[in-house]
Amino acid sequence: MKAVHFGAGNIGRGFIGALLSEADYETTFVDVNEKVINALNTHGEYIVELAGTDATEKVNNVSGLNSLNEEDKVIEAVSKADLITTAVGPQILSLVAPLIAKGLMKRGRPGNVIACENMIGGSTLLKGHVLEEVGAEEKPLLDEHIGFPDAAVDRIVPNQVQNDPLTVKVEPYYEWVVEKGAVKGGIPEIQGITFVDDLTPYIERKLFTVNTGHAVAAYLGKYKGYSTIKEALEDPSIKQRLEGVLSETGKVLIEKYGFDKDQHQKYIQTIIKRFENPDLSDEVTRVGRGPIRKLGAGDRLVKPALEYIDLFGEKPEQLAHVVAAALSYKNGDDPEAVELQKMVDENGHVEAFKQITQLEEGHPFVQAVHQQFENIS
Ligand SMILES: NC(=O)c1ccc[n+]([C@@H]2O[C@H](COP(=O)([O-])OP(=O)(O)OC[C@H]3O[C@@H](n4cnc5c(N)ncnc54)[C@H](O)[C@@H]3O)[C@@H](O)[C@H]2O)c1
Ligand SMILES: O=P(O)(O)OC[C@@H](O)[C@@H](O)[C@H](O)[C@H](O)CO
Repeated sequence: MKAVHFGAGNIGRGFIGALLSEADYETTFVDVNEKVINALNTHGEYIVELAGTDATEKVNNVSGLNSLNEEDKVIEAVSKADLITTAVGPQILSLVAPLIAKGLMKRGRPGNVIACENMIGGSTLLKGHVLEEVGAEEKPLLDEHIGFPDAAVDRIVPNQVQNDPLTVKVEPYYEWVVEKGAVKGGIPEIQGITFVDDLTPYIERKLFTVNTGHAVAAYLGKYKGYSTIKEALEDPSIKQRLEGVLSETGKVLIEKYGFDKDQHQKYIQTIIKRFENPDLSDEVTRVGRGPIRKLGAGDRLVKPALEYIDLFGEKPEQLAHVVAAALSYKNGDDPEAVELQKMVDENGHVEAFKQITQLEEGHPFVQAVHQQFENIS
């Protein structure tokens, strides 16, 4: 079996590549990082270290291609692949879509494309970009034969500090859930993927607990001068805020999906323990990266806040506090953080928030966020 995976970064090598290798796939990684691509082609294998244990996994049968200057080879690889996956970041999906579209149009059999990005509807978004690249006559063919099942992917893989460009240290925990009904052809036999009829509860539970919680630690942690998620959570006021926020998102999730209250509380506690893992060092700047994306109306902070207001008719003050911290996030190395602070400098925090979310001045959540700037703590 052959797979093409776009994005040989932390989660690509540390999770998707590892599971594909265990399932005996021969995987071609497509990236723009020459150092990683060369190392993949030189060694054909790499090591995944499970943090806090002595266990390592060897990932073999891997190679690399550059999406910028080896386009024909990428298209050829896509045309022959049994499975295509991505973990490049939501904003990069439109850039890889033309190559995926050209490859898919060359193949004469069903196949599946799974975007493993932290967002609701990642594969559906990618499908939209791919369809923009093909002619009107080809669209129905592609629609009929190529599946774009949405997915939820969970494993914390921090930025790597090893000298070796391929070895990757990950937490032992993982979850990969894929929408079954959208798969075309046979269900891929990959141990570690759970296929479900309705992905929505899984992706929302993951995004609004793991990623919302992570954002609390990252934005309040950075605001208070901490470097890592673990350090941030050693501050009792941040830990308390994290619990407050996850109680608000938990209330929404339980109401929407009928999750058992005690089970959900256990899920929250497991996640907090994962954030506090002493064997992983995860920078607040990695977790807080892309603040404009994270402040978007459909993402981890604002979507559950809006749903909280709709469901309970009250303002989620804890989420509003974290949004205020996110709007104050500064990092000169992160282009979105630089752009955010430019918006804030020009028009103020609340205007920047309205611009990003398209919420009106009088919206209760805009008012709730406004009230939080006085005392971010
Ligand atoms: N790291 C995690 O803990 C984690 C967990 C779950 C999901 N995710 C999601 O996975 C995605 C990737 O995250 P990451 O942490 O691995 O980031 P990363 O920066 O480590 O990896 C992204 C990779 O994409 C490559 N890339 C950029 N532009 C490209 C292009 N045009 N063509 C091909 N490759 C390109 C980069 O060079 C990099 O190697 C994100 O959507 C993230 O939300 C990450
Ligand atoms: O990848 P992002 O930028 O959407 O979010 C940062 C982290 O919260 C994220 O990468 C988590 O580590 C991951 O989602 C855990 O499964």
